[in-house]
Amino acid sequence: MFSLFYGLWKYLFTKTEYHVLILGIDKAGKSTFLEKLKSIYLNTESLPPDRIVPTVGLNIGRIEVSNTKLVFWDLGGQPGLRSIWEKYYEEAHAVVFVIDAASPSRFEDSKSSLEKVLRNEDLQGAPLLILANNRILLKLYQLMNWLGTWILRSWMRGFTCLKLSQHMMGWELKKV
Ligand SMILES: Nc1nc2c(ncn2[C@@H]2O[C@H](COP(=O)(O)OP(=O)(O)OP(=O)(O)O)[C@@H](O)[C@H]2O)c(=O)[nH]1
Ligand SMILES: [Mg+2]
Repeated sequence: MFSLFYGLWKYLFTKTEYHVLILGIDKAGKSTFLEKLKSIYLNTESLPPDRIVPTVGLNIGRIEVSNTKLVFWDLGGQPGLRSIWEKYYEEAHAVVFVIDAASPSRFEDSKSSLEKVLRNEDLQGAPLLILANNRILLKLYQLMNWLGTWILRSWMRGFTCLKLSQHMMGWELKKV
């Protein structure tokens, strides 16, 4: 009887957990994407883009959607770190592959590294999302930030443009 109730309890209340790998070459925007996801689903402040540093180890993000737990693994994309990716394939249920849509010169590198990912046996059948991140907005943000700082500095004697940058960042990151 106990095991019957225990089984029913587990069926009703245990949440299924899925592991999602976030892959892509360096500076594609993987960690920025994870930060944004966390801020949307956990209602937390995301790190400002200039505080997001290249990933060397692993960033983990956990979110819950309906009855499902999603664990995101964000790995470093620098050439010397890409060999670590495959250690996570066996336990991964899905892959998000991030591409920096504003850097055509790096498309070839992205393509060959995606092809390598797709060739791996351990990922056969896993759903894949290719996410085109638009870092061109970062350049606009930096320009506006610089312009804002310059105008405020000259007109308001050193008043920082914190408010302006926060506003720009919010606007821009919504487009990630
Ligand atoms: N504003 C803005 N900045 C971005 C965006 N995507 C990436 N960046 C910036 O680009 C830099 C690189 O982005 P990351 O998210 O660290 O890239 P990554 O793919 O995690 O890079 P690695 O960890 O080296 O593999 C960061 O410092 C961010 O400031 C974006 O959509 N908007
Ligand atoms: Mg990163």
